[in-house]
Amino acid sequence: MLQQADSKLLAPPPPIGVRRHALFLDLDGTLVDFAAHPEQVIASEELRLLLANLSREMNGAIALITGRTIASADAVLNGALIHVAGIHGAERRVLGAPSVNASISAALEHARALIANGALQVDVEDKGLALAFHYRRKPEFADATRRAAAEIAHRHGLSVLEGKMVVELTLGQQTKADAVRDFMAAPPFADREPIAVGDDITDEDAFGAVAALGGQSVLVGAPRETIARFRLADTQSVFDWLKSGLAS
Ligand SMILES: O=P(O)(O)OC[C@H]1O[C@H](O[C@H]2O[C@H](CO)[C@@H](O)[C@H](O)[C@H]2O)[C@H](O)[C@@H](O)[C@@H]1O
Repeated sequence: MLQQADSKLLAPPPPIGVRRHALFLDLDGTLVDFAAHPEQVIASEELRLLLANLSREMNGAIALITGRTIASADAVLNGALIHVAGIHGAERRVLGAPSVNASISAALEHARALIANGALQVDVEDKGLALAFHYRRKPEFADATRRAAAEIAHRHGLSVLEGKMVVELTLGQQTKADAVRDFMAAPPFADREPIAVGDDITDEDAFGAVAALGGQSVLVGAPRETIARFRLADTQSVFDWLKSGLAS
């Protein structure tokens, strides 16, 4: 069992070794700042170039592991990274995972009925293999959203995942840890030391997986309970750390 560290005391991570490390990066809250709606987020050209250049220097050993779909992540980064796992580990570009699921479709219909009668007031993101109920534009509906999500999940045999101003319904089968392990089993990741970087609770799964493989983790954002060994304050600090890796 991993010890939880006090993230107030966590130091910034050591420099990236382009020939030694493999990087597993989260997207929202780690590489890009939050916006009112997921589709409003677009990475800067500077960030896209940095990721593409760093990936080249690292022989491709950078993967994005995001809660978004791969298509949504590609739109944000304009395809700057080839290796992407989507929907918190449920979607892989290489595995050609199915993009729809009957339980999720039924849950979507259920959610639409609740929205139509005013019982649910959220922006719904349909990811095919998961649903996200975003209440960032109406934070006063946080508790009502949690209750509705629990009801829908129970009815359709789904799992509930809490994120930042979002409650997600998932199949509960794969996590970011599975994505890390799968990437690390093959080139160009295998034989490198993994570093996972993320801000959200679902990133703790990736942190646990890299720890088990002898790697390190970096919490992004305000101090909170975490198993990460290192911390960076915000997306700008992540950008600066990645950029210094490129210069190494
Ligand atoms: O694992 P991540 O890459 O961090 O993805 C987590 C979720 O990110 C997105 O939602 C979050 O960002 C939105 C855009 O800034 C914001 O409006 C929302 O409140 C955040 O929760 C994405 O839409 C979700 O699908 C991801 O699961």
